Amino acid sequence: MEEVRASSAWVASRASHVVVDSSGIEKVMETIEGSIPKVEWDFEGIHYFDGGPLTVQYLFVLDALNFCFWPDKDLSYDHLASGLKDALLNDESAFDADRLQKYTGPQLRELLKWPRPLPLEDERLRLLHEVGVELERSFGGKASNLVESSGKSAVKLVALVTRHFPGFRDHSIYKGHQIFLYKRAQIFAADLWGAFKGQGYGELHDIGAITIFADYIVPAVLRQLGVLKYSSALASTIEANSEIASGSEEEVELRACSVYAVEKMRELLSKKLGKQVLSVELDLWLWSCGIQCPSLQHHRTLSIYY
Ligand SMILES: Nc1nc2c(c(CN[C@H]3C=C[C@H](O)[C@@H]3O)cn2[C@@H]2O[C@H](COP(=O)(O)O)[C@@H](O)[C@H]2O)c(=O)[nH]1
Repeated sequence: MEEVRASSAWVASRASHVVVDSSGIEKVMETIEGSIPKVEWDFEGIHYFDGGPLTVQYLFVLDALNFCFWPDKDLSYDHLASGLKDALLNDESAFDADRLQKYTGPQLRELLKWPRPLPLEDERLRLLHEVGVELERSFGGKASNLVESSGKSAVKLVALVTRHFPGFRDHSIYKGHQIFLYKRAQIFAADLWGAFKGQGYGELHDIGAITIFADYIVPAVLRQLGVLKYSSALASTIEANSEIASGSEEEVELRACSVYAVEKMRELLSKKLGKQVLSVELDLWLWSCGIQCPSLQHHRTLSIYY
């Protein structure tokens, strides 16, 4: 994703609230010998997988809704992944394109077995409807056809997803420039690759082109590792759990500097280890460290993108 890499680097070179600390990166490098800790996709055992097109439909619905869990302190990504899995096990037509277009709030809550309104519930419904309508209009109702149209290329898949589904167009304007982060579109490609172990629907010859997925966990982990440094004003805002506006300079810097820092780590590690390290692998390692550390404080932005 050249536009994600290039625009993130552009932000990192002008950022004032977040700094990528190269000595912090060096220190992390020193701790890694031989290879980065390998984390299996679905290490939590919460995802649906049947090896066929229904899994692709599941992953696309999952990543259409894969954002902003924190406003409900008891809700997490795990609830979404396992709730959608159970829904599919109960009724394998639950994610048919015509059904996706019609879900109401109470129906979505029932599907996820969640007792109260979900954060940004109206937006979640709108995005679910958008997925149903556009899958039906352009892909015969099936996310597997969308994947097949991308010719085993992660880059083409992300381009196709963002072209057809406006809800996946995760970009911002920073100091007058358009910045692309494409978190949910890229994570969909990575989820296919991980779930299908690089085979079948997961065969994506250019998976190395994908960057990390700029969410609210990875920046917090990078800060804890000493890779990111925050201005004292930003640090106080995060410590106070105060909201940071979507599209603000602070928010764009947090996300873009995370992408840039991990790209630097990937380049250095690939050299050090003498083999190509993937950002996808670095992401899963960093993210899994983050969710195992519940005390880690993350930034709070109301966003449909992550
Ligand atoms: N960078 C990055 N961000 C990720 C994921 C995943 C899940 N990926 C699955 C794929 C295979 C694995 O086995 C994983 O289960 C979710 N998130 C983001 O985290 C946040 C949720 O936090 P909390 O509120 O604490 O649950 C939210 O922004 C969500 O969008 C990832 O992999 N990388």
